[in-house]
Amino acid sequence: MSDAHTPEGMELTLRTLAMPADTNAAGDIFGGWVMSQMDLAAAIRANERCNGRTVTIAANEIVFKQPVKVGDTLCVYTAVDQVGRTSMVIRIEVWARRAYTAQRDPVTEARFTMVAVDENGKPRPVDAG
Ligand SMILES: CCCCCCCCCCCCCCCC(=O)SCCNC(=O)CCNC(=O)[C@H](O)C(C)(C)COP(=O)(O)OP(=O)(O)OC[C@H]1O[C@@H](n2cnc3c(N)ncnc32)[C@H](O)[C@@H]1OP(=O)(O)O
Repeated sequence: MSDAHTPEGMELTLRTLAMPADTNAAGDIFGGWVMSQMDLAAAIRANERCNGRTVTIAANEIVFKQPVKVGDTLCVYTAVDQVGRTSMVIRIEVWARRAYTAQRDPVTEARFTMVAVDENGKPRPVDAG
């Protein structure tokens, strides 16, 4: 996936719509919902990098810069920033395309560390196959 707005060096990994069921008591979208979309995107990107299953070991440097509103399209961009023996650091930028407009705002960013695991859930080398 890609689009004309893709941040330099990143890939559009996930797009989805923010729905009323995802709101908090104030009417904005839950940060936890945004984080779960980031986790899915990180897993997709990391799974593709190692051709296998990965799990999230850490979610670091998460910054919620602006609220997400009902009707916004959430665009989750990823880059594989570092590859270790069994782990990968996935840099994530989330942008909101505001409902019914062409306005796009950066809403959240983070770095997730994903670990490649074998069928027993134990770490395995990223480049094992
Ligand atoms: C039919 C079915 C179809 C299925 C189709 C599936 C489709 C796909 C869908 C995806 C769906 C979404 C999925 C989301 C992903 C989850 O949400 S996964 C759920 C949440 N995560 C977990 O439950 C993980 C729980 N933790 C663990 O199981 C273990 O800690 C782990 C991750 C296996 C690591 O085990 P360990 O023995 O502690 O590993 P260790 O050797 O010490 O360290 C491993 C690596 O982690 C690094 N590390 C250790 N601690 C840290 C730390 N605090 N910070 C950063 N790095 C660290 C180490 O440096 C090392 O890296 P390398 O130097 O090898 O590169």
